[in-house]
Amino acid sequence: MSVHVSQSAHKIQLWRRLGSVQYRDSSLLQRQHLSSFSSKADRNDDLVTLEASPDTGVATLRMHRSPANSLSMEMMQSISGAIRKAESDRKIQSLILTSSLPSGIFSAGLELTELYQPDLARLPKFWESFQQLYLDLYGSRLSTIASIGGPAPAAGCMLSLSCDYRIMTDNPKCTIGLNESQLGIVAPPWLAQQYIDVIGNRNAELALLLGTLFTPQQALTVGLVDELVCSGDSSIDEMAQRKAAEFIRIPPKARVAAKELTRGTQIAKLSGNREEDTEFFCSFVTTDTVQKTLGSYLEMLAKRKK
Ligand SMILES: CCCC/C=C\CC(=O)SCCNC(=O)CCNC(=O)[C@H](O)C(C)(C)COP(=O)(O)OP(=O)(O)OC[C@H]1O[C@@H](n2cnc3c(N)ncnc32)[C@H](O)[C@@H]1OP(=O)(O)O
Repeated sequence: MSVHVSQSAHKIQLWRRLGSVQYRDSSLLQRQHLSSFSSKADRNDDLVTLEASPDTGVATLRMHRSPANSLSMEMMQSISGAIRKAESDRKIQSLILTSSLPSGIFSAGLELTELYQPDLARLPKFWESFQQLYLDLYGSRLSTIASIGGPAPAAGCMLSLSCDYRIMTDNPKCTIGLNESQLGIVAPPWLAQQYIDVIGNRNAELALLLGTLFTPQQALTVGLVDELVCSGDSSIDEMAQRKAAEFIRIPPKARVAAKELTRGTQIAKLSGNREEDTEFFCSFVTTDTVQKTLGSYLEMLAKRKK
């Protein structure tokens, strides 16, 4: 136990050091303003749809926060709420997580306007919603399948890593991975650990350093996704349904206990460390250095579009 605590403290120290160049220099926040990226706080609840089928035992959670399913605080709370709703129905044993955006984007990760020039009163709540989403999805009693029909960078990748099985469309334009370092930020220890658990230490080490976004074929090779769907094959939804049915054939208690074996320690670790994790995130993301890099990244995204 003491080993865990000291390892986690060390990780947080590294994380903190990255952001400690100029702690909370608000002058930058005033200096830089990207008018095209105004705050995107959501006002309604129509961000996800949950469709439960008691006959099959499968529920489908569709994300549709236009334009890119980026994760605002409300979006994360909506996804968490839908997971809990599906779990409360004892007839439901499996959940398919997918996007219903016309672009096919699975999720563009955290909503960047929540991180850039953030509302300081909202920031801790935003991060707690992210932690909660991880705990709800990664620790769900349901078998969970990510049906990834489009790009899934950063926290979009976290959504899929938190599922039990990942199916992705084999389109080289659709990439997946933890690209945080390219934005001048770093994944929190619990997210990095998911990556390590799924693709192995060396693959994760390189990919985290470089902020690699894997093509579907590369993702399959490193084990980041379990299966690819080629155009012309049966649809990704059908494959997800088939996989869900396979999980459902396993007695639920055994399935849940098996999941606990591989995920229990990490879930307990974050559950016991949420305040500290939030504190570090807030101090890290508001540093001058991080804000500057995020500003440049947003500019690059806007230019790329033009
Ligand atoms: C500090 C520790 C935190 C660590 C944990 C997680 C970090 C994160 O998750 S940070 C988010 C990282 N995300 C990205 O780097 C993705 C950025 N986006 C893209 O690369 C592309 O948009 C994407 C490949 C997802 C889709 O490409 P396209 O299909 O070409 O679409 P567009 O680029 O035109 O985007 C459409 C639309 O969406 C807006 N957008 C995209 N991503 C985000 C985002 N993460 N937050 C907010 N908004 C985003 C983009 O600006 C476009 O908007 P409009 O101009 O209004 O159409």
